[in-house]
Amino acid sequence: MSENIVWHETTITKEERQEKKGHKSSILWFTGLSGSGKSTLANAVEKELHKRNVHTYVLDGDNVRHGLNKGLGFSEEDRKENIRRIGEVGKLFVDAGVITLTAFISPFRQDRDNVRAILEEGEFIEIFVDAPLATCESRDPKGLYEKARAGVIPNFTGISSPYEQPENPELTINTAELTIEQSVEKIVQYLVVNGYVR
Ligand SMILES: Nc1ncnc2c1ncn2[C@@H]1O[C@H](COP(=O)(O)OS(=O)(=O)O)[C@@H](OP(=O)(O)O)[C@H]1O
Ligand SMILES: Nc1ncnc2c1ncn2[C@@H]1O[C@H](COP(=O)(O)OP(=O)(O)O)[C@@H](O)[C@H]1O
Repeated sequence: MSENIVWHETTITKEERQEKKGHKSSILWFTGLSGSGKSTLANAVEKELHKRNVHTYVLDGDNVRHGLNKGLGFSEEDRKENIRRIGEVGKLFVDAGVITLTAFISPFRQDRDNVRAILEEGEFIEIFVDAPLATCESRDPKGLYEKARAGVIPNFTGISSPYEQPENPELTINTAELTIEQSVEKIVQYLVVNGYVR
């Protein structure tokens, strides 16, 4: 089937879109345990970038699973498909010139590396939101760890399903040590120093 589908080049290029917006586009890929702070940081960084007139969009685990990825569960296979689709959607946003922030546990290294591989050099910024399991569990913002410990939720990341830490992330943010403000500052600085935004 797919051999009958031909790729069309767009008239307006990604570079022209970036030029017009005045900044580069990329994915800030937050990865980490549930409760590590992915959503909190993605939204706080977006707020800061928005203030600086950067075009941004947050793709969040819980929200995407209500729509685009409705029907996918938490088996290894479903998580893989979840991340593959987010990667493809993220790539479209990057083509549109947007700095995209994604907040998914994305526990498997290979799945994250697959997303990196479909993007161009420098477009995938992996941010390891590193907080010890004990910290995440004590935060338990949605009460899910309690349920997972009680055996009510199977395959729960960190408890009964693995989390593979990034080996060479562009950034590591330890949210047990840094405040939200310090974390945002570190991420925005990375974008400024590396020429993504002014
Ligand atoms: N079994 C299991 N394991 C982990 N997480 C679970 C599970 N069941 C439900 N939840 C809730 O779903 C959110 C994680 O979805 P993601 O799409 O980020 O997961 S994954 O990347 O496909 O692994 C996760 O959200 P965050 O807490 O924001 O990470 C949980 O609220
Ligand atoms: N330094 C920090 N960075 C991020 N979140 C923090 C920090 N300290 C405490 N928190 C709290 O931890 C919780 C993290 O939840 P959330 O952002 O939903 O995590 P995740 O998206 O990784 O599941 C929030 O209630 C947040 O207020």
